[in-house]
Amino acid sequence: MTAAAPAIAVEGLSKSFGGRTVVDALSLTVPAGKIMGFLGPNGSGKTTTIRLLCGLLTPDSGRGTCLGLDILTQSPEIRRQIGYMTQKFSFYEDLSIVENLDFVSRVFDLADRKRKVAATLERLGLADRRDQLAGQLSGGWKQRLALAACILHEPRLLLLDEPTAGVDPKARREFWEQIHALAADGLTVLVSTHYMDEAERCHEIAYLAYGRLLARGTVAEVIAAAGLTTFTAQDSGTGAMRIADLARALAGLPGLDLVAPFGSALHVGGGDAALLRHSLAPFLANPDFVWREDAPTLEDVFIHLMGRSTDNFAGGAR
Ligand SMILES: Nc1ncnc2c1ncn2[C@@H]1O[C@H](COP(=O)(O)OP(=O)(O)OP(=O)(O)O)[C@@H](O)[C@H]1O
Repeated sequence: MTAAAPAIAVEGLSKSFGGRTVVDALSLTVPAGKIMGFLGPNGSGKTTTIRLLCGLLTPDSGRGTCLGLDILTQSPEIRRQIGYMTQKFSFYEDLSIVENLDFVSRVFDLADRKRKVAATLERLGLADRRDQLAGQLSGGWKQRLALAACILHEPRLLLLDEPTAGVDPKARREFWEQIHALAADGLTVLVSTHYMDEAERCHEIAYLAYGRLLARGTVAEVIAAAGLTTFTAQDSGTGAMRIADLARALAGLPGLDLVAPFGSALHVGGGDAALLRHSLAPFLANPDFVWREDAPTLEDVFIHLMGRSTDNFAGGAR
């Protein structure tokens, strides 16, 4: 693989379980050395796609390469060069950090074990805690130990499936610093997440719904491509109508593709600016609310995409 070759390049990947299409003609390219965020609602096929990429599942159709290796015929070689952090990872709770990593290195029969374990402890800032029992670590340090176990064999690609689910914001931020440091060393990272702030930390994002790739690009590109016009309404505190009343009144009006409360404000938006403004006109003139036209956020775009994909797929037994 040359430096310019993508780490992942697949096209037309499909996978069904029991007649239900879970990954649907998915094509994706992940440039080498980049962090690609993988987003989408629960059950949209992110984990299944990750498993297809590393050869743990065989696609019903489609083809492609992972690290320049054929996903259909070279999955054992692919697995040797990737680190896969699954949603549920486990350790020996009564072994220390270093003992757990030593155990993993023996299972994988790694050459030069001692050096690799020491280097990984150092690389992830675990050296000072090497003798702490895994069972006594906080959620954030457990995730970091899981990441250490994934990079011990010096993979070129990391597939991280919701690595920070349930971890507090500070630990999540520190985890992302590690991910960026690994990417700066040349690793490619495909990471699934439900957190918007994490999506914004990625070089690029891919948004999946019902197994289909609906958006891809930098955060700015994905927001621009959605073509959303958005407004924010705040309660002016002077009238009888409240934000909750406004949300009820707006839901379902033509052109209102997005009606979402954010704290004390309401975000509304739509893909057809003229239709949106037409429907909003009587409410924009209502002194009960203070309105502001805003740039759409990534979350606005995802809510919009999710709503649109539900419409597109509604009624189809998929
Ligand atoms: N081995 C399997 N057999 C049958 N159905 C499966 C199997 N694996 C996944 N599915 C189904 O495929 C769909 C997609 O699941 P997948 O785990 O890929 O989604 P996801 O986007 O990773 O979701 P989440 O964000 O909740 O992790 C789900 O409806 C799931 O129940």
